[in-house]
Amino acid sequence: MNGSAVRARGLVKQFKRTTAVAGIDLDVPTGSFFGLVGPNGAGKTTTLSMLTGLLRPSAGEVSILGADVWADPVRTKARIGVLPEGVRLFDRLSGRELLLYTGGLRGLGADAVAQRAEELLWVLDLREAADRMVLDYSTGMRKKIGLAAALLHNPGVLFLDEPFEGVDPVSAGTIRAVMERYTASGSTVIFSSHVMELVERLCDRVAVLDRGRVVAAGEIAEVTDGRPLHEAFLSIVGARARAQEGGLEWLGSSAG
Ligand SMILES: Nc1ncnc2c1ncn2[C@@H]1O[C@H](COP(=O)(O)OP(=O)(O)OP(=O)(O)O)[C@@H](O)[C@H]1O
Repeated sequence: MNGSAVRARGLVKQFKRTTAVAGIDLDVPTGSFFGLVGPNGAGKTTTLSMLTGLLRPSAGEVSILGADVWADPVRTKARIGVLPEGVRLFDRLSGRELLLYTGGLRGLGADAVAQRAEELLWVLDLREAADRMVLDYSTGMRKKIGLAAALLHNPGVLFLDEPFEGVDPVSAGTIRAVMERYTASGSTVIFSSHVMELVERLCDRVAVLDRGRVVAAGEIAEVTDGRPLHEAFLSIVGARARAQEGGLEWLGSSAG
């Protein structure tokens, strides 16, 4: 399938005095692995929340697989999977119960849900923890069970906000492998991350956000222009090395 999996035009989000997103256009081709990067406060979470129908834009339009997110929320939400930042889950359920419950909410038949849940628990290395309450899960385990819940209905587009934050290298490898397998079948992934090395390794396209705007976007090679992504990122957003600009003379002066 050709065309845009996600298309945004003129997206703006104003929170009282803060302009979190200041007019963003995005085109995410179907089947791409798309990274959203930017410094803290650049507007990544706000953008992802507006793209996925969780937060109403102050202005602008978003369509996913051809359907307008805000005009047709039920249709679009059925076609996307979302792993939000800080994953709020029904954490008094066990991991397995959470997946079965999520599958029911998604309208899947009990047999299909049970089979998919077991496969996801296995692939994400959560089988041993499957009967423990999600409340007792570590950060990495919460990300993984959140990812399983987001994939259960086999969405066309998967949105992940900081999937690798607080995740150890083994779990990060597992999450990465599942994402790669998912895109290999022609589905689309959009994720935000501060881990440039992973964005560079996984993504074919990237958008760099700064202060609520897209300051660079395109194929990784275009944006990096032969440099490692972290170098390109620093030169695009400007290394704001305040720590080297004086001040903090007192820091470390108590030694000896
Ligand atoms: N609910 C809110 N009310 C007021 N301001 C908000 C709200 N949510 C976000 N902001 C502000 O909008 C701006 C963008 O925040 P956002 O969380 O989208 O950035 P981010 O790129 O995801 O940052 P980080 O990398 O630190 O997670 C910040 O200035 C933030 O303080």
